[in-house]
Amino acid sequence: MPVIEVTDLRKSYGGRPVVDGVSFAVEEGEIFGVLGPNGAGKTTTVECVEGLRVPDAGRVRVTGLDPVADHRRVAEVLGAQLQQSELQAKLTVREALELYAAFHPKPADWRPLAERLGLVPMLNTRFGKLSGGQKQRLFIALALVGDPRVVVLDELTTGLDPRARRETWQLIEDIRAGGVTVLLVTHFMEEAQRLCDRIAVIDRGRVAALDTPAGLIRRSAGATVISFTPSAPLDEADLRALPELASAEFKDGRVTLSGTDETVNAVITLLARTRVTAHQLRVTDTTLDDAFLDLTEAST
Ligand SMILES: Nc1ncnc2c1ncn2[C@@H]1O[C@H](COP(=O)(O)OP(=O)(O)OP(=O)(O)O)[C@@H](O)[C@H]1O
Repeated sequence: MPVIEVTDLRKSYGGRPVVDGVSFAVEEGEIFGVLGPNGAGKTTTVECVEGLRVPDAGRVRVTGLDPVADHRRVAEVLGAQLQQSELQAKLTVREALELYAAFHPKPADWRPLAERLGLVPMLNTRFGKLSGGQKQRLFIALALVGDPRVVVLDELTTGLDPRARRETWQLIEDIRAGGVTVLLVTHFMEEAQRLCDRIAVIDRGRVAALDTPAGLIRRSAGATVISFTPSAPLDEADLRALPELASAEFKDGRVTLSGTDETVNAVITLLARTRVTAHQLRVTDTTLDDAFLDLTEAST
């Protein structure tokens, strides 16, 4: 049974649909990404999963439970990351951990958690005095203090410097290694590509694509591009006959071909066979960024 199931979820604000038939299922032990442009409906979707918003239509289940009707039981299995504004600046790290542990019937021991997250040196520091990275580590600890089966992390690394962001990625991987399923909302392609097993790309309230990061890249047009200036003219017919060729352009003595790895390998074989040297050879891959732009419409 999937840990999270969302089926045909719909939610409108003031008659405007912001979540318009979203469906996905998150399997146990996955890091599942929800990616999309600003205003796509990502937060509204995960807030329905957390039971913080009531869907207009559709079905949401967390470990088989309804987050609205069974809110209390869902809170026992689901850890949600707080938003910055939800924690008082004067609360110390220790007080926050004790307070949140007390909310749960079977909390994890917060001490090893604090140790794992590097919070021990700042247990007596007030929340308002923590750095961005330290705050995020505390939010992760608070999301885990109820010993959940699944955590929802929404824009966790926004505003962090590259080092703190990488440290946070490592923590997310550690969470999963500890057996907790992760639902991750993010704007960062690199983050999604590095961490997520599968990604739902949400655009204008709908799932535009749902696949592995590599699968999303493969779907995108012109996956791999190879370009070079041949030392001697190549037979255009030979080039056009290359396997899996998506496009070919010949301009100012330069050849630009797009296709797959197979196309690239065949070009290399062709060059070797015809004893032609490729000058200024460049091979570029489509990135998740390109796939994202392909999959989501530019807002007008
Ligand atoms: N309580 C609300 N009342 C009215 N409109 C809302 C409310 N909450 C969100 N919206 C609107 O719904 C749309 C979707 O918002 P949502 O926060 O779900 O998107 P998002 O994909 O998480 O965006 P972002 O990446 O910018 O956080 C936005 O246009 C937002 O302004």
